[in-house]
Amino acid sequence: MFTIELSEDDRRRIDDLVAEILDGHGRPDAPELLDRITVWAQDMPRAVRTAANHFRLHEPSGGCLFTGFRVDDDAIGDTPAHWGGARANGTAREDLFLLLCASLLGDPIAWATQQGGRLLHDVMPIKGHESEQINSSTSAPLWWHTEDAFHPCRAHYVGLLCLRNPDAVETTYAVFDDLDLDEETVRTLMEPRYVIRPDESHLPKNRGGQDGDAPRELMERSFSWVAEMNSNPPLIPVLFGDPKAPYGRLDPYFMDRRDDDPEAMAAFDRFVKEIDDKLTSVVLKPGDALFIDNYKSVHGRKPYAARYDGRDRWLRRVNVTRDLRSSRATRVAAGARVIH
Ligand SMILES: NC(=[NH2+])NCCC[C@H](N)C(=O)O
Ligand SMILES: O=C(O)CCC(=O)C(=O)O
Ligand SMILES: [Fe+2]
Repeated sequence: MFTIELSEDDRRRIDDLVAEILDGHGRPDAPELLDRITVWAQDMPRAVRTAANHFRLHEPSGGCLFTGFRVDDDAIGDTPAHWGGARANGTAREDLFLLLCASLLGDPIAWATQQGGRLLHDVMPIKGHESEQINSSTSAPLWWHTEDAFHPCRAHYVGLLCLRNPDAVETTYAVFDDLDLDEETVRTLMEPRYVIRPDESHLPKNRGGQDGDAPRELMERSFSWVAEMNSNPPLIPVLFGDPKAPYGRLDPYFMDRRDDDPEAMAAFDRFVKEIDDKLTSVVLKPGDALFIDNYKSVHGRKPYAARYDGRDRWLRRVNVTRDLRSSRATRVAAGARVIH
């Protein structure tokens, strides 16, 4: 893991910067603030910017961990019971830190069909979701995946800022660079012979009764597109880019077994087994911001027991793209962040 350790001085400067921005804007999701977040990020300490730039440009690792930020456990309040409730502003400092780090790597984006179209997501236990395959599950492992693997505009990075992790729950990951795959297997995996369906976090049953402020018609279009990807998914490659250091997209839990293409399935099974063998983990502690490279690695989570007492494990999540323009057809304006 590529690690950026904040020094005492970095920490102080970032705290001052965050306070200055919040003084001017009040909320981390204020539109004028988001319009300028890339500019504000230039006021992060130069050593932090230099390290993030190295990670982004040279891709030395499947993830970048910013460590050393201090979470104010009293100020953030209770871990929410659901992402859909009214939000207190208790995590404003933490949210802004996550957005500033994200903006060193690219542009934050959101999904109309996920967590009410919000830019920042909550990752915490939800009663009734215990054994699901969405991030609010607990008792079942969250099977490793590419984030939003089915989506052509999926993020280049997934940022996870830990607010609480009292039981030291492990986030799992594996990096494609570390896998032993023969050339023939890689060649097969680079061919459009695979089916990935939308994961359940985008389905209407997890809509949570909140659609943000998007017009109804647009929301219907967004959910119908997901439904179309579910009923009529295209054949796609799971590896792409340089065969010697390939990028990938896969979420085996939501992929089809194709009986009509045993060769493709055999290559896929070798790939999955390699990932299983190389899967490792990291325990995020409060203040850690982990940016998973969503092209170079997969991630998931080990099971744990929920408490439902306001002290549960809690992360904030953001999707980051290096190419905002590639999703222009599904965003309402050049500077809009929600993908429909
Ligand atoms: N294999 C899986 N469980 N894939 C789905 C991953 C979790 C999903 N992206 C969520 O936000 O909840
Ligand atoms: O809870 C974790 O550590 C990872 C959750 C996850 O995969 C996600 O929210 O995308
Ligand atoms: Fe994930």
